[in-house]
Amino acid sequence: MGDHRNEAPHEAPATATALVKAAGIGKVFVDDRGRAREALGGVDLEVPPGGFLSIIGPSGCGKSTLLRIIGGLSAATTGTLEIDPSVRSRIAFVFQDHSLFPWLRVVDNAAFGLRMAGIGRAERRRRAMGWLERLGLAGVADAWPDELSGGMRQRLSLARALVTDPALLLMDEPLGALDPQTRLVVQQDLARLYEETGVTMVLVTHSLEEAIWLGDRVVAMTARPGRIADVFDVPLPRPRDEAMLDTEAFTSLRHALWSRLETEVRASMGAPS
Ligand SMILES: Nc1ncnc2c1ncn2[C@@H]1O[C@H](COP(=O)(O)OP(=O)(O)OP(=O)(O)O)[C@@H](O)[C@H]1O
Repeated sequence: MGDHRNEAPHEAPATATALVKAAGIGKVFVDDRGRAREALGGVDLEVPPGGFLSIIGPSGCGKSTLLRIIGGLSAATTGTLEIDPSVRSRIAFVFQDHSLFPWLRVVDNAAFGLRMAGIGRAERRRRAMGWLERLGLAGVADAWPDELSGGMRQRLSLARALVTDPALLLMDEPLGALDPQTRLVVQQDLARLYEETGVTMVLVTHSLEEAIWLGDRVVAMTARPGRIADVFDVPLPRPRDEAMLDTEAFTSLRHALWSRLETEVRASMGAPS
């Protein structure tokens, strides 16, 4: 199967305050035998500057596809995508599988984006070390990625993305492969990084708790073909802390979100894959 790019959407600079404005974004994949699969069925979404947007939805509803389209890694089949010109060249990604380079030491993995930008070796190392220190990885700067735990590798992925000074950080299930305790710790790291840097972040996750606890706003998607089912504002103050998981505000939002999602999850389980 491959991208169906015949009707690439009109791409124009965003005129309003949103960093990204997606209107009616549709995506159809066509396989080798010409069979079409509609992944996205018309997504309308705005990413406000400085916000933390969580995206949640049933498996296979098109979350990753949407994130890839926003980040310019894939073209939409239909719809309009407006991206603020100041953001276009400053988008960074973090994926679940780390995508680290096993042949580069930790510090050189962290500095990779700077090397691509043509920044000199000493300056690369200085900036990369700054982020490694913030993420508690300075002590393993000269280790190889294979020598790190899963949590450390995912922190390194965050460092590698943030060292490039992105305006928009797109994350696709970045914590999905971590054990529950490590996941909690890296969630805290991520909340702190967001609160300290103010970088606009978009997170795709399967975890309701993670979506709420990290986000300012949670977007719930329908079963495939994905559309926006509902948008929930998160009424928790910042900085976020663990105790908020036990608050009435958190549990009632979790309940409302699951009430909306359950139908979609059931629909996706009943649909052919
Ligand atoms: N490159 C591709 N070629 C063909 N079909 C694809 C491709 N990428 C995704 N799809 C299909 O599009 C649909 C949406 O996939 P996508 O990975 O975006 O969903 P998702 O919500 O991120 O899934 P999950 O929650 O399981 O990670 C799925 O049916 C998937 O099989």
